[in-house]
Amino acid sequence: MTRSDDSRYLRGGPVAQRIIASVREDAAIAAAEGFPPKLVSITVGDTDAVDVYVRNQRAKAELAGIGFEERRFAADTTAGELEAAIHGLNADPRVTGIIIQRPVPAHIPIKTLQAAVHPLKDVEGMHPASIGNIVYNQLDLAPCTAAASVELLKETGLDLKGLEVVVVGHSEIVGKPIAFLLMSEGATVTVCHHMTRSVAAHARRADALFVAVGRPRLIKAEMVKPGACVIDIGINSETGPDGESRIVGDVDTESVKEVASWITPVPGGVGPLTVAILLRNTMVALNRQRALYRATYGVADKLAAE
Ligand SMILES: NC(=O)C1=CN([C@@H]2O[C@H](COP(=O)(O)OP(=O)(O)OC[C@H]3O[C@@H](n4cnc5c(N)ncnc54)[C@H](OP(=O)(O)O)[C@@H]3O)[C@@H](O)[C@H]2O)C=CC1
Ligand SMILES: Nc1nc(=O)c2c([nH]1)NC[C@@H]1CN(c3ccc(C(=O)N[C@@H](CCC(=O)O)C(=O)O)cc3)C=[N+]21
Repeated sequence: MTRSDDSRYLRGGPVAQRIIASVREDAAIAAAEGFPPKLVSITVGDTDAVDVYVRNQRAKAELAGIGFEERRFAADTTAGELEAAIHGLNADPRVTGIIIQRPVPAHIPIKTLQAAVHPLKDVEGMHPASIGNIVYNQLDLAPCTAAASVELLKETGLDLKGLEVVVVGHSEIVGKPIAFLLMSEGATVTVCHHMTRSVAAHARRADALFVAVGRPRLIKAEMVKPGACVIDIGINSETGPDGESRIVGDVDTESVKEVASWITPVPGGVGPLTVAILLRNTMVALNRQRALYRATYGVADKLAAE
């Protein structure tokens, strides 16, 4: 092995810091101009992975100078009550962005909630109109985890054009948008899921392997092509040998890092960058809202100036 362990790790932290520093500057300017950005998170019920995410959203939003409010709802809240809350946030000019944490309890139709968020406040890009933009190669506001995963692949310097990429997991929020983003960049993309006959046979062909399933150690060294880049998106809570709860991904990092040229650690890989991109998306949303405001009222401003 010519490369040290450390250079194999593709860390999200440094990229996240760069993004947050730039968001912080933009947020300060917008606030001074009378448009302070504010993000509202909606959680229904309790999930470990959501708790980690929301905790980090709050911390990083504060660092970036973006207001953050968490609205927590009990697991037995009705879909109607949640839709009403979302409509209230859509109508509130102080709210820039709304994120609905997944999963929600089974009795709530998640797609209805995602479609209730006004597209201009859809900081996660999960409204049907927003997710459709990705198919049209309009990529400036993509689902945060998918965007973070692709951005980490770009950090390797590999040329995405013609790259053989395999995505394991095809959820609406992670696997599918990753596949579309990569197609837009010219990669050749194979998507695997629970009906795929041999995930291993596909995975072994990949120059870049993305894994978003939610199963600790699903991907082992023998499923990875030597020299590949492995992006581990899984966030799973388990109890370690010391009895403490810890976060692990979907990849058996210890064995895979001996085979792969790059691997994202968990924690410290995709997660921190996901949070940073959510904040960047909040600024994209704010700028779109301001553009609409100018288009609507700008003429009056011009008349007043004449
Ligand atoms: N780091 C981050 O920012 C984020 C991390 N996550 C984490 O990523 C993981 C996946 O999340 P998410 O996409 O929301 O999860 P979902 O449960 O929605 O999707 C899991 C996907 O994995 C597929 N799958 C299940 N079993 C297998 C298998 N044995 N082989 C191949 N594919 C399989 C499923 O296929 P099928 O539908 O056909 O059953 C499905 O497409 C979780 O650990 C989650 O916590 C999620 C979001 C953000
Ligand atoms: N609508 C929606 N969008 C999501 O993107 C979404 C979601 N729902 N539900 C939950 C999952 C999970 N998720 C995480 C994102 C970042 C970290 C994160 O910041 N992790 C850090 C910190 C770990 C720690 O603090 O221990 C890390 O991996 O290093 C974790 C988990 C987003 N998800």
